[in-house]
Amino acid sequence: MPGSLPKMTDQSLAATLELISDGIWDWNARTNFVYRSPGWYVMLGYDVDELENTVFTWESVIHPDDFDRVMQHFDDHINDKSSEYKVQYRCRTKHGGYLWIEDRGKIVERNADGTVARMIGVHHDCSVEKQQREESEKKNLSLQEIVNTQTRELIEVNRLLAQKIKEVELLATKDSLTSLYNRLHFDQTLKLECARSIRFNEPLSLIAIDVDNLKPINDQFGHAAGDLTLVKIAEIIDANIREIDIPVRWGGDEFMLLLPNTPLDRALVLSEKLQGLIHHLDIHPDTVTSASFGVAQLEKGEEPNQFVSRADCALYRSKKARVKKSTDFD
Ligand SMILES: Nc1nc2c(ncn2[C@@H]2O[C@H](COP(=O)(O)OP(=O)(O)OP(=O)(O)O)[C@@H](O)[C@H]2O)c(=O)[nH]1
Repeated sequence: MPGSLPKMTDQSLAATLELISDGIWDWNARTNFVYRSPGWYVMLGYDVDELENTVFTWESVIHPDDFDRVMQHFDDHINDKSSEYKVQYRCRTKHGGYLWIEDRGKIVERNADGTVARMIGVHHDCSVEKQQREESEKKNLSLQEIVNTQTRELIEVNRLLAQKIKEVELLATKDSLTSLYNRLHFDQTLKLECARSIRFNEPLSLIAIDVDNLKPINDQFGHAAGDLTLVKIAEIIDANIREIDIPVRWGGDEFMLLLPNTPLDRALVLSEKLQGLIHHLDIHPDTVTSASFGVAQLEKGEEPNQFVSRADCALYRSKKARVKKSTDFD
């Protein structure tokens, strides 16, 4: 049998130790003799019992970079700071390489003064487990990197998408010629503003505006001249309203102006003002630019479409009577 077993071990224990592939060590601190099982030597590639049975043998096989850490764990245990000595480190093999082992030990006997009398432990070859753990960590890390990269890309795509949506939404709500809101936006906003007016008991007024004689302008000066008339009128409307007002190109040569928190009399004042400004536009030679206006205030219990049709009817009436007056209201 290799080495000399401490006297308390019997024959069967010695045989068992020979069979175990892990390396068992048994340190007698009184004599400084260290028994090492055959497995201990085989694990590191040494011939059984090849090395001295001293603590120095152990110290000499520990990787220099792991040495302090191992000793810290060992000291903690023998000084009663930890209940168990357990540490992984690299041990030098006979052929010069290093093997990762897990070393676990326990004090089994103390002297009367509390110092260690005997400690036994096990060296377990953990190189395969460690490698597998490291590979899986590496895999997780690279997976994490992939996830991070894709997340970054996704955030950028979302940002561009949100920007595009904003642009499309803007295009969808604006009239391309005049840059006023379009009919789609008007239909959506009208419902909201009607509900708001009822909820907060605020007056809501609507001005319907129709350009007079656009057809003759088109015919005489060309379509671009007609466009210019529409643009100039839109500019006048836009320049003379509040932030909360909603100017709309309703279609063709007709505009709508939705005025939240505005009673009929104030809407009429505004329509007269716009009318005067449009009248003073000097766009085409020998041509007076003008528009007809119809004004209405939302009534109690009125549906949005009824509200619009009242403003439109007022506009129709003023159009018909425009020689006499060009604003009507309902
Ligand atoms: N240049 C131009 N003309 C337009 C546009 N949209 C509609 N029109 C023209 O506006 C005219 C509207 O015709 P009408 O409803 O008879 O209007 P009008 O000639 O202004 O006559 P009244 O409204 O009765 O004064 C048509 O000739 C349309 O072609 C546009 O975007 N640009």
